[in-house]
Amino acid sequence: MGTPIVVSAPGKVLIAGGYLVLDPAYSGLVVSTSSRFYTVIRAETSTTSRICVRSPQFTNATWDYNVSSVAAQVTVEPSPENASKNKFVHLALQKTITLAVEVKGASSVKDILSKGTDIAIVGGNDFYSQRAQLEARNLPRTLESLSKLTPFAYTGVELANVHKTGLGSSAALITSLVSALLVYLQVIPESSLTEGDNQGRRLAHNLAQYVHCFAQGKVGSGFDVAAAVFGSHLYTRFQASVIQPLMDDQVVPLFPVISPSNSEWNYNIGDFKLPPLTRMMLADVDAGSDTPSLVGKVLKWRQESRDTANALWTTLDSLNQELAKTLLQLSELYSRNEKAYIDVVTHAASLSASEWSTLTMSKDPVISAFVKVRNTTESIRGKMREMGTLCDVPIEPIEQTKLLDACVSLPGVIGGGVPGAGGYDAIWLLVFDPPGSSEELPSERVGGLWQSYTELDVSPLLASESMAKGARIEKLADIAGLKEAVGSA
Ligand SMILES: Nc1ncnc2c1ncn2[C@@H]1O[C@H](COP(=O)(O)OP(=O)(O)O)[C@@H](O)[C@H]1O
Ligand SMILES: C[C@@](O)(CCOP(=O)(O)OP(=O)(O)O)CC(=O)O
Repeated sequence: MGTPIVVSAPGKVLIAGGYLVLDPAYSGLVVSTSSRFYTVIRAETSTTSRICVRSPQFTNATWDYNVSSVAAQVTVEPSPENASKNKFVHLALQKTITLAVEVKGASSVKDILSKGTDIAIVGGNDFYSQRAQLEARNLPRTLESLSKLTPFAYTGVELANVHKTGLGSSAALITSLVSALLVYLQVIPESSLTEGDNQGRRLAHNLAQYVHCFAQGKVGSGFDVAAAVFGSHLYTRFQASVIQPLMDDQVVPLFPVISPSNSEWNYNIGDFKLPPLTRMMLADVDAGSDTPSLVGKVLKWRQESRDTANALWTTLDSLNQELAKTLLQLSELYSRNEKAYIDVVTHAASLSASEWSTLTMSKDPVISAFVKVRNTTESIRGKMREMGTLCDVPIEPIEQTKLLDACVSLPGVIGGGVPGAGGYDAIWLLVFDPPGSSEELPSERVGGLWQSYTELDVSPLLASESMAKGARIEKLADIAGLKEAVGSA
């Protein structure tokens, strides 16, 4: 058996721009997470072109597919013996193979698939709640305990019953699977996923967006797939009409629509990353909310109260843009004068935001920029709460307001908010992460607060920002626990 193709894709956190990002007139700030989905593809040595897809973290999660062809039409059919269905996986296989046949020709694709294919898919523990695993091992809900869990741990349940944490498992799964298949079927070279923005990566993006929309039965904003493909960025959505011709499953060629040269793909991936020596922290607050129903109510309010909504969205958008600009500016200030930047971070890390002005360097551009990040995140929270009240939707419900207020008043916490659509789902924070500090780190202070917090059931996630830009080729042996998790074919 040859070397497997391994492709990973990160999860996402929409730190600003929830709801607005659904409209191409506005943008969203999306951070990709160090927690990733991995797809491992290996050729088998059988005599049939069967494709076996396995998700070893779940029970009853092996899906066999038979590949058949009539002339240039290749069809992927789930085996009747499968214990469960997986629409997302099935569509990813069918659409990617169809596209590969269009681009490379049926004989090339049939040849690659002729001896059978084994595909294993796993997601980092952060994608699924680890509350039960921690309880079973009598471990407190801390980052330290999470780091002790087996990577890609077995969840003990069927996929349909797993408790998701909101990092965008289906988008990361589809992106890693579609991208790995495109490489395996030689539609794009491996370099597409080792280098930054390029045509191969864009092809993977367009196809993953289409498959994800098709599997979900609706065209969302797509920020989650864009983060899985490109990493952290400032996202402006594509117009839904680009994939409309393919949404009703009419048999039309995919490539003319999916191709990166189709100018109707008008999404924009703007530069964005979190500043050096800061750390994003995430916690799941376990109450959960139904994003589509929140979205429905907010959009209905926008229809009915056009003027109020447009005024609010214009203000929110300028705050979101300000936040993106200031965070980026901090990276620039770091590269211009590393020492001055490190000094600010080291000092401010032990002070609450109200004390930052007492720093001798308070007029410093770095401290001013952090003050602006703080004020802007607080204003965004205020406007999101206002929108929630106007639409009667719990975007930042009072319980989360209390939790966030307690977090952002801790020394070393820069700001935070509710990610994405909000609701009783999760919170994000940005904290200082000073180098070589002997004092308690801001992340440890936050961890302590979360552990002792009683009004909400707060459970931390291990993820921080992914520094690697989006989907990428991996080596099986380089990822701790991956070889063991995917087992042998
Ligand atoms: N680890 C996995 N292995 C295989 N399929 C998965 C896995 N995780 C998610 N999926 C697929 O994604 C679907 C979940 O989609 P959805 O509930 O929309 O998730 P999300 O809220 O993460 O977008 C599942 O029904 C399944 O088809
Ligand atoms: C409202 C939104 O703009 C953002 C929702 O972001 P979430 O991160 O809350 O999404 P889920 O993954 O569905 O939980 C809808 C969208 O952009 O599609």
